[in-house]
Amino acid sequence: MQDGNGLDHLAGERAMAQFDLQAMKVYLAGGQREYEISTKMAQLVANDPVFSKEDRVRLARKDLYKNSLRKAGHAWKTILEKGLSEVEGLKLRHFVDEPTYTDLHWGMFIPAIKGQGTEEQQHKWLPLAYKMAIIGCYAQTELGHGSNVQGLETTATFDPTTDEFIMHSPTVTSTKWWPGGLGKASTHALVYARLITDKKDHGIHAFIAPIRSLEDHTPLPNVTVGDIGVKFGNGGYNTMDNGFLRFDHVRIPRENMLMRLATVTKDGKYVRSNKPRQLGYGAMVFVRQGIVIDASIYLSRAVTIAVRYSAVRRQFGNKDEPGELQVIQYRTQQSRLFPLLATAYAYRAVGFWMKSLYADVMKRLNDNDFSTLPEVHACTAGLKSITTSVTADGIEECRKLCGGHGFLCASGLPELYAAYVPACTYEGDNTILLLQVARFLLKTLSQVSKVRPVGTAAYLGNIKQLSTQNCKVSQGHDWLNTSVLLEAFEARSARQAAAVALRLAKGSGSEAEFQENTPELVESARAHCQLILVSKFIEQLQTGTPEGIRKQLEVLCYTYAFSQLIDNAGDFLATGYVTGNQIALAKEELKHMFDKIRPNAVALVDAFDHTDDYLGSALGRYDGDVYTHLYKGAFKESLNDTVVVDGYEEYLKPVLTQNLWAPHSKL
Ligand SMILES: CC(C)(COP(=O)(O)OP(=O)(O)OC[C@H]1O[C@@H](n2cnc3c(N)ncnc32)[C@H](O)[C@@H]1OP(=O)(O)O)[C@@H](O)C(=O)NCCC(=O)NCCSC(=O)CCCC(=O)O
Ligand SMILES: Cc1cc2nc3c(=O)[nH]c(=O)nc-3n(C[C@H](O)[C@H](O)[C@H](O)COP(=O)(O)OP(=O)(O)OC[C@H]3O[C@@H](n4cnc5c(N)ncnc54)[C@H](O)[C@@H]3O)c2cc1C
Repeated sequence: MQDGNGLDHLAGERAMAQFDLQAMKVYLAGGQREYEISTKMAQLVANDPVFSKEDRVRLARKDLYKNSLRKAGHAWKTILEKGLSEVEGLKLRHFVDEPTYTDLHWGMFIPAIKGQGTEEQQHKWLPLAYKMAIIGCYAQTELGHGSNVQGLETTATFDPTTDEFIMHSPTVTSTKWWPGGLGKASTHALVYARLITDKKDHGIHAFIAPIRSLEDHTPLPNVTVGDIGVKFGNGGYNTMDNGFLRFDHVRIPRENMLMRLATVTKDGKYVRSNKPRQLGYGAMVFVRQGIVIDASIYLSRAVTIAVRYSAVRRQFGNKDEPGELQVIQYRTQQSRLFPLLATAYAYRAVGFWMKSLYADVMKRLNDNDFSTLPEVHACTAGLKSITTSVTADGIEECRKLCGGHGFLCASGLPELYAAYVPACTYEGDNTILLLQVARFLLKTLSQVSKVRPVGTAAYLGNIKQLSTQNCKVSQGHDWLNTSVLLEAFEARSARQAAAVALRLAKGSGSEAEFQENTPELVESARAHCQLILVSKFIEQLQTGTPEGIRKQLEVLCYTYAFSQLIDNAGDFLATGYVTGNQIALAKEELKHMFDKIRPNAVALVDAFDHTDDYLGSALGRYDGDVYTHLYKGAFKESLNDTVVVDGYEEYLKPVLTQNLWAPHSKL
């Protein structure tokens, strides 16, 4: 899927590759069919001038937003005209590569209706949503509360005399604030509000509220709605109309409450289904599972730019070799860059597994089996947290790895970071989510003698053994064994969880004690999630990876696991499972892995198959022709539209021509 212009400055790098590049591309795409769809959609977008990303970072907000509306509209038209399937449409929107209202419409509004609406409600709303006759957003967060969903203040009060709910925003802090697509585009909002019948508060439920006229898009009576303002960075998330919304006693029909989990009858009776109320949080589980693959994609973009540029960039030299060295030759560059490359591969593998985990829990839920829901919630919440934090930091690290040129928007990295970094906050603040994992671990440990832990928590069933046996590595190559590595991550996680659980068990069980221990709880949750990532990466490799790529994937897997071990050496050492010497041996093994990655590095990022259009980076170009394009790019800068800058006459010339000594001059 490459689109270099012929001259390949990286040809020498590519010639060194020792694996089957095409097989790796197919593996990373998730299969042959997915690969073909991706290739087709990426080219479709790259070849259509309406989707051009040129100038995005220079546009003022109004123009930027209008342009993103134009692209979203054109994407929809293209999907219809070409008769693209749902999967193709999703890919096409992915390559357009701009946060926009359709993300929330397809990604949250529709899944929430599917998860929480009755069949009748799905029949009513989904056809309208599928043909985009209505545009929906997901309006949960308010000015006063985001994490604390139970603290939301918007009310939906049932009026049996008219068979309607009265939607109301009683305080400033009850204003819906942040929902994407709400600000300017949506016609409907999926509103989370406190349900009140006969003066009784039944807690948070979901309602579909029409907010804009389907005739002329004006806000409906007593609805106040708009955009919340400019966000971090140029371009980035500013293509999205994150919005505010207030209701002043707005009436909606009773049928607009999503009633799969609870019903309000015509005479105002509240009836709960026997399904767990946590199913109301289902849309968040759905989105969080998808975030792991997204993290891999974003990280792989940054890593592609940094690896290609590091192979082109030369600084200094040594007496043993002629000329200057490619910066990718430096060990420090490798030790910052290659673990991120391995991480992008790890998240891809784990992302594939997350899809199967989600499919499994959905099947169970349909059969009224809710037993794995807590584990799936902990897993999706925890992996969302870890992968987004690491990816955001990883993009920034890649920017620094590109030196000064990384700071230019032409590198593509500042905008990538600005677009990605809110992922650490949306869909659940990353610390809040780790605390959810910690609560799950505590609960699992407290029941371990009675209930056998399942899935990703199964290792806690072995807590006794994991707490007593220590690591047996005595030479470097002992680490080159996936069982040895897995046991190390299991023992570290089990011991960290057990230590904090024991401390809490000795106390009074008060919330204050829990709060006091939250830093350790977060650390133990992180340890558990790192174990899941390492173990699922290993597991994915062991199930049918093609011969031509297995060796490279193993190298990446060891690189990932060793770098996690070393980055968290303090935790591993504190548990007493490993010694300082064993960590030192792992460090040496990691360097051997870097040597194995080095000749393959450019091909390993080529395998992500990002087009130049999608990367949008002069530094990460496929052909490596960095300097020509940085230089050409400067001439697109609006300050260079004229050779003499606008403002010269008013502001520069007077300074230059006053010809007077400044009063404070000592000369
Ligand atoms: C903090 C929590 C997790 C829970 O708070 P709490 O007061 O303890 O909650 P509770 O009602 O008493 O429930 C606790 C119970 O519910 C479970 N639970 C919590 N979340 C889930 C879930 N997703 N699936 C399944 N189960 C879930 C917990 O494990 C607890 O279970 P337990 O009582 O221990 O059996 C929750 O309220 C939450 O998820 N907060 C984060 C809010 C959030 O993620 N908002 C997202 C808004 S949409 C968005 O950002 C979209 C951006 C997309 C874009 O722009 O691309
Ligand atoms: C770009 C973007 C898009 C968004 N899109 C949507 C959307 O489409 N729909 C929607 O409904 N919402 C949306 N949101 C809102 C988002 O989901 C919330 O901002 C998020 O859930 C975090 O909640 P908060 O803002 O209340 O953070 P807070 O909970 O106020 O967090 C502030 C700080 O307090 C800490 N903290 C809070 N509680 C605790 C605790 N109990 N223990 C320890 N520390 C704590 C947090 O870790 C954090 O450091 C979006 C947000 C962003 C940035």
